[in-house]
Amino acid sequence: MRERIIIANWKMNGTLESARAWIEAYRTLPAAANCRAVLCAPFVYLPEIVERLRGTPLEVGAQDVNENPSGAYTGEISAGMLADIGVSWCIVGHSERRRYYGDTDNRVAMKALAAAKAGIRPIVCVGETLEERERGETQTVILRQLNAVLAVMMPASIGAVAYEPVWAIGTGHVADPETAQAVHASIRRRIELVDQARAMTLPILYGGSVTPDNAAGLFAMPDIDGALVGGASLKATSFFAIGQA
Ligand SMILES: O=C[C@H](O)COP(=O)(O)O
Repeated sequence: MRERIIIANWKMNGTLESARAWIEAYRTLPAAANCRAVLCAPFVYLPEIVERLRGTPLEVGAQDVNENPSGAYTGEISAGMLADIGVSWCIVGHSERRRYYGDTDNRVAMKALAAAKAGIRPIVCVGETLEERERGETQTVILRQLNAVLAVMMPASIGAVAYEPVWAIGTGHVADPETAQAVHASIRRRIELVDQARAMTLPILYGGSVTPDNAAGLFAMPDIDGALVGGASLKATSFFAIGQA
């Protein structure tokens, strides 16, 4: 049976105080059964969060990473630095990074590779815009984004793939389960061409307006193995409820 994972992505939200309160609230909840949980917080809060979550089942991730090992890249954070403080997951290629910060398919691939080399599991995000979907380009876009990563690393080194249709992110317009399932199945088929065994175990997560109310319908699909959750992860209780689903 494939691993189930839910990942909280706080994006650029919260304060030190709200981060501490979230962790305290989450720790009072029972451990989620059969579901791995990861918290991707802003860089500056990561060291404290790692310390506070030590010994708990909640794992810690970053929201981005630089593709270079070190050097004159002012303001950037390397995968080695993340590994140093005990971060074990890292989102790469989130559509907000692609859109606002110019992350190309190739740079996303190099970021995923840098993370994997440092022992961090990359969560590779792929997803089409509304215009691309309307032009019937969903498959082309997803495969182009995925192929860039597969050109530099083996699927065994990818921690998870997250399908996040850009039109569903933060809009309240969640993809219907069948629509998401079709894309997830095509992602798995692409992985199969490279590594059949890994295709069976690779978690493929859905992201985009996931809430406690719509999560169960998505998770009932055979190729949807969990969720990358933005807005609904800002409350510990609603993130937990998604895990229960
Ligand atoms: O990383 C999370 C996704 O961008 C989804 O965000 P959302 O749940 O607020 O739509």
